[in-house]
Amino acid sequence: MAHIFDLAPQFTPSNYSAGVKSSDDRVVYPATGVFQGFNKPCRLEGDIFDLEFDGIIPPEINGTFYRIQPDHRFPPIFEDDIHFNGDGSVTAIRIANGHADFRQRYVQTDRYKAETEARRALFGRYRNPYTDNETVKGVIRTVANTNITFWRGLLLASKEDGPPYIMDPVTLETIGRYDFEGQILTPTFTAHPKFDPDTGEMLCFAYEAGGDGHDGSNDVVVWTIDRDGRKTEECWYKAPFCGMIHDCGVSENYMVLPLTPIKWTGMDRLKKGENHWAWDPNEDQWYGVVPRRNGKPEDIVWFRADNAFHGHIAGCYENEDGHVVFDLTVADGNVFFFFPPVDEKEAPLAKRNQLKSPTCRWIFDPKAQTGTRVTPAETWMTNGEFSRIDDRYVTKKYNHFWQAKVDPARPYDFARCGPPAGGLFNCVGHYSWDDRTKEDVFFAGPTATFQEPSFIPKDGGAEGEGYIIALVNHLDVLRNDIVILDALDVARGPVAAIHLPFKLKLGLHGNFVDQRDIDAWKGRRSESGDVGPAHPAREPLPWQVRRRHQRHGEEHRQGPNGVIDSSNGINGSH
Ligand SMILES: C=Cc1ccc(O)c(OC)c1
Ligand SMILES: [Fe+2]
Repeated sequence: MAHIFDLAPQFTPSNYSAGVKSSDDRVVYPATGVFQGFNKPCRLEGDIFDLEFDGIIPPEINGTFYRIQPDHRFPPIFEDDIHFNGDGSVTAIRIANGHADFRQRYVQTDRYKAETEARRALFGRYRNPYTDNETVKGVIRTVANTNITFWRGLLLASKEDGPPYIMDPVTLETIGRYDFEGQILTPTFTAHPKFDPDTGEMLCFAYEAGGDGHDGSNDVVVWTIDRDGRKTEECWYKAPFCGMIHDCGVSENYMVLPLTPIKWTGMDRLKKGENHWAWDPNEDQWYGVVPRRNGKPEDIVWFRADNAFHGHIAGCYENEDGHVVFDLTVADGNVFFFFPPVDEKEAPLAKRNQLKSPTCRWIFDPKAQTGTRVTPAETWMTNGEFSRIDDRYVTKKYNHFWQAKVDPARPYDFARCGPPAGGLFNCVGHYSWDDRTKEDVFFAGPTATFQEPSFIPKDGGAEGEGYIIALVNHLDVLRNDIVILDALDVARGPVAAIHLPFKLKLGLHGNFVDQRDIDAWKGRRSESGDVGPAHPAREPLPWQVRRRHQRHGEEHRQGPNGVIDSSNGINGSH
């Protein structure tokens, strides 16, 4: 006899009709791959003291591993919603004295608060405000779900489509939206700020930065914030088109911005409720090189190369010739299959799981003519993504990097796992530029994949000495482990496997933070500390103010009984 819960779905219609949520009577997620199996929402907030583990957690590790995942709090308005549109949820694994504790909390964005109040989704498609409910027009729509970095005693939860939010590193309480004490007021902000280990500066940028964050601005802005939190550099540049600039590289004197040929589709398409982005298979990949200090708008040097898709940056530094070495994975097709070309016929979807993703080394002469065509100096078939290095070597010549690696030659238990959620990252690979023949790879087995590896440095150790920490997805039993590997000998397998009693979600990025830094900043940020508590943004963003003024103008023209929001949008539900 089937269980009553197995039968129940037959008696209730889907909550979606014609792809749009038509009822809030039940809480049911779409029956699509984005929300099923290993991708099922987790939605958990909570704490576990003293997690179960096997092996030995190295007793010298004393810090917190933070990572973030998209995790839709409510069934989405649109049945075909994408993973990247899920609410940011932060996991903290506190490690000390050979033990580990778990904590997880949502980032309480403006969007989170509005939707909590309504007990349902109010925001529609990824980066398309025309698909939102009328009640939240003008509300900041970011879900802050892509990276979680530690900056001056605060966690910055960030996503490139909006401003960052700050969280308490111990409690994971959201303090609020952060505008760097009034210094950064753009509608967007990168999820990949970089930290100069010598100067303590944060190097950061925003793209689609000139308007309200969805209107196709070609403006790119690059900032430096010094170790005391003061904005010391800001320069605005123009991109050749409005496209995605997800990650960046920083050397001692330059920043490199990879512009991927994923393009803004135009206001008409947005107003029709279509995607913000479309892959353009006929567009080049571009690299903008800008000076870190005293930049002028005309200083940007653009390099271009044949169409391809940028992954994440490993390292970036200047060589003896003063040229910028820039290493990242570059895939040979559209990794974001959910942003297909405007004209579908231009690129068949077929390649999705056959993309190659080598590590490419580019060498840019920052004095070259803008528009110079380039090819990689090296192409290394590592076939991975989520490159990470020993972050003490950011801006410097480095040797080691790590990636989640796809090895299709290894066995995969399709019968038990189905299609691998998030990609077949079945290995973690450790690579050294000094010896490219060596393979230091750990295979997770036929039923498991890795999330992004993060590096834990050994105190006073040489480059690469320390540990790699990463989530393992057990696709067969829908559960996660957190493994710790010897960074310079990953092939040996985990020295410890920390067991979570449930499944999280596929996350994006994570970072390990030394507890001494967390503790020191806790003192500095206390009421009596030399820095004091952080202030969330006090004022609405300029685009929100402009929007209000425009609306008031309309009201005047229309008279007191005029329609306040001349709806040109698709109102998702109701
Ligand atoms: C991995 C890249 C990436 C790029 C843009 C995003 O909004 C994102 O959200 C999780 C992820
Ligand atoms: Fe990223």
